[in-house]
Amino acid sequence: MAKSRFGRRGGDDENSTESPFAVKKLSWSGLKKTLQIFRYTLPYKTYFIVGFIFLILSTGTSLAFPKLVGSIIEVIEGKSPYTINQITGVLIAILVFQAVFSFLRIYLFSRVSEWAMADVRRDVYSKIITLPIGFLEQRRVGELTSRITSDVTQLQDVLSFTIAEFFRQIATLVVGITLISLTSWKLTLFMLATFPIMVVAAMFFGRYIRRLSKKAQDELAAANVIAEETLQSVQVVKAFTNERLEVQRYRTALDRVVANALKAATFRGGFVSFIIFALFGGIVGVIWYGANLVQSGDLTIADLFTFVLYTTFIGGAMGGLGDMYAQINKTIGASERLVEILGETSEVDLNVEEKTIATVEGNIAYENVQFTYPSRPDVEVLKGISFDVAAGEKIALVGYSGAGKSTIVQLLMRFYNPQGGKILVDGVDIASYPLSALRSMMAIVPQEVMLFGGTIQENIAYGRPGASESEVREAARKANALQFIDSFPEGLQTIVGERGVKLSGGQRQRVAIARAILKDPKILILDEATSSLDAESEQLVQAALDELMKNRTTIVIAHRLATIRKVDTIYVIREGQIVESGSHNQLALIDNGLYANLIKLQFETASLVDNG
Ligand SMILES: Nc1ncnc2c1ncn2[C@@H]1O[C@H](COP(=O)(O)OP(=O)(O)OP(=O)(O)O)[C@@H](O)[C@H]1O
Repeated sequence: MAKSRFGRRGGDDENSTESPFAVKKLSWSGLKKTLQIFRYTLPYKTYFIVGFIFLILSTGTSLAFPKLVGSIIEVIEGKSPYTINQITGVLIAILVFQAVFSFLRIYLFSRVSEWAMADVRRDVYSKIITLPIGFLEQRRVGELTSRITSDVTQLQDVLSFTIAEFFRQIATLVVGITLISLTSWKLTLFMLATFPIMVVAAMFFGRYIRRLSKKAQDELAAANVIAEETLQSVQVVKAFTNERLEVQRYRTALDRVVANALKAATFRGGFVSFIIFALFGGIVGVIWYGANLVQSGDLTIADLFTFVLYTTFIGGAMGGLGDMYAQINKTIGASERLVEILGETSEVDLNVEEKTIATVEGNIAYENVQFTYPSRPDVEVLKGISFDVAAGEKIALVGYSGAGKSTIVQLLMRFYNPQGGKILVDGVDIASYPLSALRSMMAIVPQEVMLFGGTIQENIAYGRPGASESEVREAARKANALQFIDSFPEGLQTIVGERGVKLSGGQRQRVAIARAILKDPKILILDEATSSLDAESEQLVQAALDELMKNRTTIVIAHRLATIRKVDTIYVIREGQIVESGSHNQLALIDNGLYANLIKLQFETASLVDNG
């Protein structure tokens, strides 16, 4: 899996390094995918068509420019029926029209691209967020967000800018060459024989330089990662007094950036001199040959003027088309990645009204459940787990770290599907419930509580969006959270997270408990925090949990054995199997039992801490 991911990420570069045959093949299927994405513009086609008409008009007006400048020279030469003022008047009128047309074209194209790309972003985001966890786990978060950000931006550039430029350049080429060949076919042939060679050479040179600058950018990105990571974990860096080491690491990365950037700069300098030499050289050639034609009476001065102006237009258009090739390749890459994501199968359909199950009792049964994580196919994590929990009963899963406790509950929420056996809720295989209905029966209080940047109220209401303030308050009260919330000047409206108040571990847990209370689920999953709280918070959290567990089927993933004495049954998990089960008193008495050992271990640790 990882291999295909890297293959895809390398997609940008492979066009330039693989054989020409591969480029063609890739582009064809890619082109189809690009068209698929461009269907998003269809709802806005009227704006697009009107914008396109303005594009034609503005291109037409700019192409009339050299012709009119030529006409002014004709007046000077005394070969024109018009006056200088008349022609200048027309020139100014054309400039005004050109300005208005360009404005409308840019505005209309932007409207289409903004709307269409917002639609693409919305669909890609909806798709990503509804994909199964198994899929998301195999990709980096950064990779997924760059689909929504940079890939869509690439398409947006094409829609609002590249299409217009492409048309303008093609029109300039066709109209420009037609007009100059009408003026002087000899000079046109001379120009076409020399000029394009220069332009094409410049184009290739340009591409090579772009590749070099991309390398410099990648190196810079790598250096940024060092800065970002170390600043995020600045406490670790300081605690280990590794500031010097990190500065050194950053400096080495920066050295690489500079080396690459300078290499690119050397070529860029060479490129600019080359461009000046080649393009202007081409124009000098045209002027030289044209001047000879004027001298021999084959061409008028006005026509030579018009000719040279059109030649610069044509040169610009040719150069621009080279750039366009790179743009189109990038767009194809971006579209392919987007179409690929859009083609994945969501686990929930946001367009279908959610069905909730009217009456849930909360009986749970695991029948010989076997499971292997898709990302680690060689390790069987659960090897035939079977147990029953009657509605309202409380059970605890205990065992060493990595035994498979969290995996057992993740399967209940159907974050993954088991490879063997089944899990039943109220006697029905969970695979046959609509996914959102199944998950809406449950609430989880996780080990590491993640709060969203927003108010405390919003964070609690996440359990039941739309809950009123008094309901949120009541849930906070039951979760023993109201006291600390009210101690903040802004109460429930206090902002938490990066730009607000940082809550302590125990406070965050109580917010999560309030969230679960608000959701009012039949089935509750408590993934106990591994880090222990101080005695007072511990008591507050435990009391809140006791309140929450009332009348709900509860599965506790227990790390601290002291808290689970009250549960009905304890299941001891070792290497994906249940090795012991029973009440605390029964299990504690088993000679050399795993549970008895765990208790001994915790007891020893606790007394060590006490004595220390
Ligand atoms: N998303 C995943 N992908 C691949 N392997 C995983 C994944 N999550 C867990 N594992 C592996 O599955 C095994 C069981 O993990 P699990 O998290 O269920 O253990 P646990 O008993 O809950 O541990 P802890 O008490 O430390 O939370 C471990 O070996 C772990 O490395």
